Amino acid sequence: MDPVQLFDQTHLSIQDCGAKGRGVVTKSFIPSRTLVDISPILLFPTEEYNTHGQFTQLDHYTYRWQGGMALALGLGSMFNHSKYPNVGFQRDFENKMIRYTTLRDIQSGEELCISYGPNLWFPDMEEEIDPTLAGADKDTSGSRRSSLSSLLSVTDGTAEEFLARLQFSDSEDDKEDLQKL
Ligand SMILES: C[S@@+](CC[C@H](N)C(=O)[O-])C[C@H]1O[C@@H](n2cnc3c(N)ncnc32)[C@H](O)[C@@H]1O
Repeated sequence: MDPVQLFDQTHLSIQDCGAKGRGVVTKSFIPSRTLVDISPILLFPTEEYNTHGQFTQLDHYTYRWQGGMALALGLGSMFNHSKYPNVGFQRDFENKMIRYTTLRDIQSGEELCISYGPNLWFPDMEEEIDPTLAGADKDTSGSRRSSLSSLLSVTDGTAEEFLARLQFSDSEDDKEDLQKL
């Protein structure tokens, strides 16, 4: 494995995000396409996950992975879910890590959220906490909306590919694997 350089994250903090529990919040502006975290993962082989892991707290934190389920060691376990994620993730199976990159500009004080995909295992509290998001998927002008279709209208071809890859993570081929974190 190649050595991986870590970086300064002093602008990020873990905070109480109300009904969502703890979450990751930035103290300063972060431009779109910034790498914000590289989380190494701990792999639980499928059998161990099936017999033990899925019955524990770990089940709230694991990502699907080749050969089992992975626990992200680092901020990767602290990102809450949003239907309008401002952070995308890519799994690096070879190096056993997940990279998290901003999908749009993020303002100081905003929470950094990823999308867990369509099948949540908890009631989504996002719109209760921030009612301005209610109906945002119908509002194409909303500045907080970061769904791919709105981003595509303002980005060039290269950026489109980049954002498409990061929207839910990984590649189109992997969509089956994205039902849960
Ligand atoms: C990977 S953890 C995220 C960190 C977690 N908030 C904590 O305090 O440990 C996933 C859990 O966070 C909570 N969560 C994440 N996004 C949420 C959302 N949009 N609405 C409600 N709960 C959420 C759920 O309990 C979920 O099982």
